[in-house]
Amino acid sequence: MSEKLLTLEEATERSKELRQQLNQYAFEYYDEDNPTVEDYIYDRLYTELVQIETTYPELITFDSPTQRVGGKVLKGFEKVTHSVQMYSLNDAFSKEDLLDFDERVQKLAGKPVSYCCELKIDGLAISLKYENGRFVQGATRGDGNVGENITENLKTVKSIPMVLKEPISVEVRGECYMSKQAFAQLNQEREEAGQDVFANPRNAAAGSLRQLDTKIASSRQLNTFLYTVADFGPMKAETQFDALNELSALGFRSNPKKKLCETIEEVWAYIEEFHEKRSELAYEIDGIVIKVNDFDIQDELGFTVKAPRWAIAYKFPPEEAKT
Ligand SMILES: NC(=O)c1cc2c(N)ncc(C(N)=O)c2s1
Repeated sequence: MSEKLLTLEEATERSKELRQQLNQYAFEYYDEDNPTVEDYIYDRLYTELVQIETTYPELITFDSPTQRVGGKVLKGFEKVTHSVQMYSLNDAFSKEDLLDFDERVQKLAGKPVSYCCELKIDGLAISLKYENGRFVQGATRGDGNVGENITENLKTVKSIPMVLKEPISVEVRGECYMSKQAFAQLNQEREEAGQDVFANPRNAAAGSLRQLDTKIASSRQLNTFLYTVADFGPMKAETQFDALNELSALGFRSNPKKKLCETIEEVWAYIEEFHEKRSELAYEIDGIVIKVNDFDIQDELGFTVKAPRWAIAYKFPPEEAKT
């Protein structure tokens, strides 16, 4: 639309069109890693929306893409008590540990079980709460029971939806991480500016989410993979594998390299596959998470004080430092 000043009615209509189009383009770019328009087209539409919102601030909405660039400087982070504990995982370091886990699970379940295997992302665990489809709170894991409220910083993470594809109330957990490319670029910029560099992408992601200036967090190219549903609301999934697909359908970014394994041998093959492929991934992983796929069996097996009996994290040895 031309530069002419729009009436409020025209501006209302046009800003709605622009928001829908820009949010769809952003979803394709940040969530699906599959942009369908050139950056300059996105930028031109974005600029038009900024002009309309500058003329008519009352048209700025919760899910406008202009609200994701940060700008608030917080005084601190409030504490958040998680409605459902963010558990930790028992670790496995060898095939023998894995076979022991499988034996325990099958004994407790009283039958062979299938496993959902997922890459263990080396980032910062986060919890995202939505009410009627709108993002209302984001928090760090903290000690598993009490974390920090980092909602404002998470609003600047482009792959986190501000509005879900369904107007439902859920709480989901996942990992916020920085890609290897974003990490290298950030450290190069910091080195050139005479600043300390981050030791690894995980520290860089954690440091970025702990920024009190949300504009800094917004500049750090953070990304997410969501993998756990804490409060299902009306979600129907009865298995972990289905829950991951439902998370994607709601608009979350979910890691595509998951695998449903019918035997522990299949699990071991998946572990060996990604131990080899680890260096080719765009992000760092520190292992594989193996979960009993069926939620009813997960409920039967329950938790120890610290961790679920129905999951284990197979940890890779640290990657050799690049010389
Ligand atoms: N501590 C935990 O429970 C988990 C930690 C992680 C992680 N860092 N990455 C991926 C998953 C996953 N796909 O389940 C989990 S689960």
